[in-house]
Amino acid sequence: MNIPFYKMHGIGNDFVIIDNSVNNIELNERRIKTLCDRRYGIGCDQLIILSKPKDSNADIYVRFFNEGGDEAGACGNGSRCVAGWLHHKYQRKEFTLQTNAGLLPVEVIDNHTMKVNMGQPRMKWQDIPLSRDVDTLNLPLSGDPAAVSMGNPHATFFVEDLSTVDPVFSGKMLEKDPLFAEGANIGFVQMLDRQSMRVRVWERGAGLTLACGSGACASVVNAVRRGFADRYCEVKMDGGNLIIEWDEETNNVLMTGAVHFSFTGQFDLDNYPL
Ligand SMILES: N[C@H](CCC[C@H](N)C(=O)O)C(=O)O
Repeated sequence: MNIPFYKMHGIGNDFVIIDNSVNNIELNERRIKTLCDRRYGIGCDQLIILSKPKDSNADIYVRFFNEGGDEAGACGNGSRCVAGWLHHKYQRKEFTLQTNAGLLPVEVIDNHTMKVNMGQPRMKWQDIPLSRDVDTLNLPLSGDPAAVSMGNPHATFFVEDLSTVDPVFSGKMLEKDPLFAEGANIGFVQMLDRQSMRVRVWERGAGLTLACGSGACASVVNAVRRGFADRYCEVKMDGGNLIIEWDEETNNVLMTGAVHFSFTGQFDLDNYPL
């Protein structure tokens, strides 16, 4: 059975989008991993599954699956891409996404620029102690680490010079640190000034990506908590830049950035066994 899909990216963080409200395909870890595989499948950082919302206040229900097969609670760049998909389909400028991290309002700024309200940061991990002495991490830290959830767990490490950090070696080690009950996305941040930073993220279940939207949000929230940044920040990632605003009045974190359609296609479901 041929299934249509959309290939999109948000500043290089790429996604395969399937409208399951039409196809209703069954998914398991094996099929997700194969669809996301860049050799045996279509290839992407995360698979996005759209379906009819359960919440009457939402336009669509969106689920995110890492290329490793596990489900992610939130996906900022993916949410922005879904906004672009909805705009392309319905020509409206405002939508509400139902996600496992809650209802996310999205706004179309222009054909390639989307703004998503990622909601309020969850800071249950007040100044996380980490299960090991940070000195053993061999990182050129410029400030205490911090952790926050944007609907998915993020730990942020502030460093003097990002070019001296190996995000693959350090990220792989930290992602599954026993301190993080469900693993964590690991962000490495070099402050450029109070309103701009360089960020690279080793993503839980996906590895080093060109950009991570929720990671950009987490980096700004943690930088503000550490007194390094203002609430409005430009986040420079390998794949492009995002504007993050942590609104003082609503406590919501807003993310604005580019999205692009790469291509559409179809795949034969029989080639992707469960
Ligand atoms: N790329 C996504 C993050 C996916 C998070 C996922 N790696 C997890 O939390 O398991 C973003 O733009 O926010």
